[in-house]
Amino acid sequence: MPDLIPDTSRLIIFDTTLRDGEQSPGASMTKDEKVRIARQLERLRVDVIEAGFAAASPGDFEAIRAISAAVRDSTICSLSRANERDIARAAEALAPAARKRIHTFIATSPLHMQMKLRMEPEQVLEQAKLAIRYARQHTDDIEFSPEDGSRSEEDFLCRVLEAVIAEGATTINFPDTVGYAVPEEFGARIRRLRERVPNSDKAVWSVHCHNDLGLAVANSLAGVTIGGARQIECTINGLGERAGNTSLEEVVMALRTRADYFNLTVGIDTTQIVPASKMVSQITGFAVQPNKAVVGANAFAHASGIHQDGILKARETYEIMRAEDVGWTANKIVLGKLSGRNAFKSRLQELGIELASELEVNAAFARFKELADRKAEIFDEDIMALVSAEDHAQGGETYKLVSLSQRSETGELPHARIVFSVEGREVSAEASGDGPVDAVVGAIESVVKSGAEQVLFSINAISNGPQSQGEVTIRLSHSGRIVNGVGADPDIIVASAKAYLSGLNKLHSKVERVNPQGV
Ligand SMILES: CC(=O)SCCNC(=O)CCNC(=O)[C@H](O)C(C)(C)COP(=O)(O)OP(=O)(O)OC[C@H]1O[C@@H](n2cnc3c(N)ncnc32)[C@H](O)[C@@H]1OP(=O)(O)O
Ligand SMILES: CC(C)C(=O)C(=O)O
Ligand SMILES: [Mg+2]
Repeated sequence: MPDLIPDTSRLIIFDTTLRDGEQSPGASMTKDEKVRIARQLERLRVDVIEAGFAAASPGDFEAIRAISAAVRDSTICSLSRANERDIARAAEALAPAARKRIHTFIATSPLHMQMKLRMEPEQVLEQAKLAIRYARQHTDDIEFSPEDGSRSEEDFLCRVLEAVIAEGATTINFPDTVGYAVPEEFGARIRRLRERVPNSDKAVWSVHCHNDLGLAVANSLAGVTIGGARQIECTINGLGERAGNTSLEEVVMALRTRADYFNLTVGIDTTQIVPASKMVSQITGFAVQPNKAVVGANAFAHASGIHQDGILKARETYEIMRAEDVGWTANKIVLGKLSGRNAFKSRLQELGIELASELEVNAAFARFKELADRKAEIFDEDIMALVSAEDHAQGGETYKLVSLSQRSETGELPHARIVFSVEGREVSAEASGDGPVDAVVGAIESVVKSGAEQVLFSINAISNGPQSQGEVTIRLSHSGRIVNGVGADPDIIVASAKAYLSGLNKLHSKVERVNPQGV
């Protein structure tokens, strides 16, 4: 869509949290969760949302369709292999979108062509051309990626890229699929390709970098400054396959903070960055490390005396960005057990949480009051956790916690007794275990016998201080499916029980998609 950027200093921000981000093992999301994130990406004003890979599963297809219907301001995109079936599926899923893009790709490196595709280069070239022809039957907005571009031979790349632009590709996305590139080399390669491909100015050039060597953001910026790319593909919190993708918050804030150097603009509303980061972290169960640039809890914290002194005298001494510009807010209204519905609704609005009906608001408000009885102050993260729990409840819970008692004493084996409902019927079970969580899981499994393997257990304080709720993420793996169960409670053993039951509910849920890697 070259006409989207008549101004060559305007960069297109293409978010792929819902596609490449979801390729992180354990980050699979339900349709409703994806729609919530897509709405937040729209508020963030990303130009393009890659909503998924329509041909991957019925769940992915439905999520792309729902996002296409729900989002109006961003272009919605689906990935597809370079074949007619995938492209037709992408087009069908994107049908309700106000603006749609089909992104098709095929690998061009000798290694991938020979070992993975088992195709000759000439066949790959033909397949790429055919794919653009198929896609043109559905839309004029077509993106093409030569997968493993950074390990592909340049002469061959030139031939493929010239051919796909001639067929009608409007964006050429250059991927560093395995995070192998280094900045100067990567930027220079894009520059040479743009110079050598005769019709290169008919397409917008884009970069898609992976973080295997921690260079994704640096490579993306070099692709822009040295290479002349005008689209950056990125994800919230840098989520993505293996070590992740270029992180949206880092690349956008680098461009903004060093506008004097880059001299480029983006359309992003940066005040929506922290809410987006928290939402993605909360939904996927992937905690943000405290020292993560821009969105980490310590990104604007100052612990040492000299720094504190400097900050008090002039903030700029130790801060290059303002916390409020990226969405860190100091709440003026403290929510607690005496707060009313209006204050609660207004905070939901500030957090970008849209509940579909008054009934859902009431259910969330009831949970809020229940929590406020046990916890003096309710933080934004608490509200996000309880809305998320509400979302899962709407999806229909097979297993639901009723009550839990647990005993641990030095030198004694911890013991748990749990009552939970299975499709509305209450059952009780007890077990001992190596620790209290092990005892709880043992008790649940003595009834459910799911056979699921627990591949990750993580616990985070939702907010600061001993008052904080604990948020537990338990990742379960069963028959090639990986799901994250999440539970929050001021009592971390109860949070663990909720997380385990939520994982089991997800394994039972038909909307949960098969993990793409099948790991
Ligand atoms: C770098 C990236 O991020 S690429 C995107 C990765 N994302 C995904 O893989 C999404 C999730 N994937 C899936 O759900 C499945 O892999 C599907 C539905 C896409 C395909 O499933 P299957 O048909 O069972 O194929 P499977 O995954 O086993 O193998 C992939 C096939 O696609 C072929 N293929 C791989 N890439 C491409 C491409 N870009 N264009 C055409 N064919 C391709 C492979 O050569 C292989 O073909 P073969 O079956 O003839 O050997
Ligand atoms: C599909 C492509 C763009 C991709 O994700 C990659 O090569 O990393
Ligand atoms: Mg990728």
